[in-house]
Amino acid sequence: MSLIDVRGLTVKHGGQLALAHVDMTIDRGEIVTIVGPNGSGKSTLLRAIIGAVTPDSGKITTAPGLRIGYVPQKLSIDPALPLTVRRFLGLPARVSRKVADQVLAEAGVPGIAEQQMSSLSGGQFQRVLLARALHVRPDILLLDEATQGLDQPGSAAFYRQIEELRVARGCAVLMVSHELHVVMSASDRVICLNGHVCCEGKPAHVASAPEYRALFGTGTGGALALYRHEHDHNHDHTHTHEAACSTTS
Ligand SMILES: Nc1ncnc2c1ncn2[C@@H]1O[C@H](COP(=O)(O)OP(=O)(O)OP(=O)(O)O)[C@@H](O)[C@H]1O
Repeated sequence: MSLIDVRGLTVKHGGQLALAHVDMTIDRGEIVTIVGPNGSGKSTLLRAIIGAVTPDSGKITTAPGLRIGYVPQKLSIDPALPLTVRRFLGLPARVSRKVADQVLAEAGVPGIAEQQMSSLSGGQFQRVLLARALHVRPDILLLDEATQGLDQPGSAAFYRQIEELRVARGCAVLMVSHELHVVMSASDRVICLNGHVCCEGKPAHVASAPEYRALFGTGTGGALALYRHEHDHNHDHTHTHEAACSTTS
């Protein structure tokens, strides 16, 4: 049985369609990456999976007793609020000193438990969020652009940590990433989303798909194409993102 099985997921925000008829699965131990332009519904999909967004239609089935560790895109903490890393890890449910120290070490930031959250670098902060996701002993980690704001070496180091954790813990990983080198090197599968699933499969398969090439282009200019998401295929449903797909075709 898949860890997560999403069938026909449709989500509207205030009447606006964010996701239309999305199907996807994730199996034990897999690393699956979701790519897509801004506003294409990536966060909405992750939030629907954790139950923070209610589907308008469709179904999300999870394996019995599935434990999800969620690392959000961003989290704002008032810098004036005195809050140590250890206390933050204990919100909302208390965590033992031993477990807190262990998950911080696993997330690559040992020994920072007594530091103030406001004193952390961007990379340390994201690793504390990762540590917080780890203490539920997740079967799957959901990472929503977890390296946003980190420099290239910082984000490469973060993803190496994820890879190590996947091996050490045997957990699956579902992540949203704009970093193409990560997507193509570290993923078992890639899902290209633009309100609907444009294409999906193993990185090599997706890389040769017309939808992917339209999205990423070829060579180093490809990353820019992410924001000019073109398509040479048709869809049989109307969707607000459709215009963005076809205007530059
Ligand atoms: N709480 C909300 N209320 C109203 N509209 C929302 C809400 N959350 C998301 N949306 C809208 O739904 C669409 C999809 O947003 P979502 O954040 O899922 O996209 P995304 O692919 O994660 O974008 P980004 O890459 O910019 O993070 C966007 O048009 C967004 O404005």
